[in-house]
Amino acid sequence: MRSPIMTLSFTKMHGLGNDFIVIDGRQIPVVLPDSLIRRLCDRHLGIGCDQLVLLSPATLEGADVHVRFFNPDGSEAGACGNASRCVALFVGNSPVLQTRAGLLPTTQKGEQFAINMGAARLDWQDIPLSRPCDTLHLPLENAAACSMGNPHATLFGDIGRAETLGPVLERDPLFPERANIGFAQILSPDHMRLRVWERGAGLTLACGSGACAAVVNAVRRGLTERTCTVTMDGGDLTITWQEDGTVLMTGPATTVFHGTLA
Ligand SMILES: N[C@@H](CCC[C@H](N)C(=O)O)C(=O)O
Repeated sequence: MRSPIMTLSFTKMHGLGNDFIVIDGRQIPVVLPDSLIRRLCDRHLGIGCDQLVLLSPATLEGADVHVRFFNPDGSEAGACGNASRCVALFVGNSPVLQTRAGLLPTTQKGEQFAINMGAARLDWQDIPLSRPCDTLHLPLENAAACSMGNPHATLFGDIGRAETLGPVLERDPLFPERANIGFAQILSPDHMRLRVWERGAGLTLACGSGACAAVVNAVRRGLTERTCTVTMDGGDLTITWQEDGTVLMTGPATTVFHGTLA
């Protein structure tokens, strides 16, 4: 007897070129083993993406959809800013997202989506950054770190070192959970250039949570104002570190195509 044919529908989306496979498990539960996540994310053997996003019914009051983010290496991320805007577009009606980083309210303003990414955690990694970095054997003097629900270190200065330093620092013993490593250049008090080596994904065209962390880290070092345009290889995000401690991220989201895996 032939086994039943299993199909899996997905939508390919991107936010400033940070690309995602979105799988909607709100009606029919979807279970994805690590090995399948790695294969779907693979650009040669699967569909290819920077993160796979799995939706399921919300379980908390006040939330509209439960969202999980997986990196191509199979690891799960607590937050993903660019994917959060894509989920807001996919679900519609300015949903509240239930994520590991908390409940994230979304707002649509024309073609732009604003996500309140929650409070930046400033206690994260302040002390270790002042001691020599194990792999580079020198302190990360021009660096600061914070958590946006996922770990981010930002190095201010040369953005050309992302490809070489990113993979080394991602796995430096300074960061027991590994970290996303941002390379930022301050252009003016309200404008910075940023490239991000993402944990579990590598260099991407844009990183939403990385842009939020870079602005928080820059403000703490007196480098920018609290509202700042962040220009990444894939385009611009507007980030505001609000007085209540939460970070507002505004930018576009794009649907590329719908597909079915047999
Ligand atoms: N692309 C993301 C961040 C993805 C998560 C990251 N790789 C991690 O493991 O923390 C964004 O837009 O925020």
